[in-house]
Amino acid sequence: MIQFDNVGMRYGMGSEVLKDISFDLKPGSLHFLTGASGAGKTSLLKLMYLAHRPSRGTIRMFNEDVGAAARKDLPNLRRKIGVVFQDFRLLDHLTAVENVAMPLWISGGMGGEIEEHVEELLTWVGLKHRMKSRPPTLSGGEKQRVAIARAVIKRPDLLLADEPTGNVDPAIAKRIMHLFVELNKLGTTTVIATHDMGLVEKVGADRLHLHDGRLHTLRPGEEPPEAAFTGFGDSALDRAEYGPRDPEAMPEDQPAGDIRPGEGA
Ligand SMILES: Nc1ncnc2c1ncn2[C@@H]1O[C@H](COP(=O)(O)OP(=O)(O)OP(=O)(O)O)[C@@H](O)[C@H]1O
Repeated sequence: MIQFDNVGMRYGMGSEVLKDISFDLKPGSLHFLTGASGAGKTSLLKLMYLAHRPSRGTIRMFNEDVGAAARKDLPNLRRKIGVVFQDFRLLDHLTAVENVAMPLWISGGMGGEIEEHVEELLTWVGLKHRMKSRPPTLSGGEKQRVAIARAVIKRPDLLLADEPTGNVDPAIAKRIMHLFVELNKLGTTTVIATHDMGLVEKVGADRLHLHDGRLHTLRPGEEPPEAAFTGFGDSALDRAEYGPRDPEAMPEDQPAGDIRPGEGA
């Protein structure tokens, strides 16, 4: 479904923010995308949404070399993708219902059936009372839920979500995750960028983990390479801070009283 082969990405003339990225996501898989702030999660999602071109390497999606796709072909490819960006990208002059119905209207749907379907989804994400509200009057968490409903309404082939539970309370976060997992079970390939490690552990899916612009694929429970703690190394700094690890190694002329805790306090 998505194959990256030695992909690099840069903004303008800057240095690469993503380097040598290679992976192959199977159709119908669910992956979390993790990494520290600034590690490149949003940038990777932008490549997958075809909103940014790679500076090198090959990207194949939906059996096409999309990295080289003509600009005129991009809207058609993007229609297969549901996306939740951190800035939501809602249309301010439309109500919540109209924003969510938009992908269905674009693909030719109309009538009361759409409205019923949209209302059911907005009720599920806890927005029954905000159906007719426009984005400027909604809170951040409410806008996020409208964006999520819009992303999933058409059961896309691919769902990309950037911090989809970042602005909502735990009960709503659980509902949103339930929605994503159910959609994934119906066949939608799903990539969710998140800092919420509780969520990652609970769902137990594989991770695409970014560190310094490079990608590591992790199985559930596997720690990323940068998590290995090396702080108790035998460096001069450690010895100064904690004292020697082996008491026998203590220099004979060092008075023991200097390092014994509690005495004389
Ligand atoms: N439009 C841009 N122009 C130039 N540099 C950018 C742009 N957007 C992001 N960057 C840089 O690219 C790097 C990766 O940013 P990105 O937003 O992809 O990280 P992230 O992992 O999504 O971070 P966060 O968890 O904070 O959302 C960062 O160093 C960032 O400063």
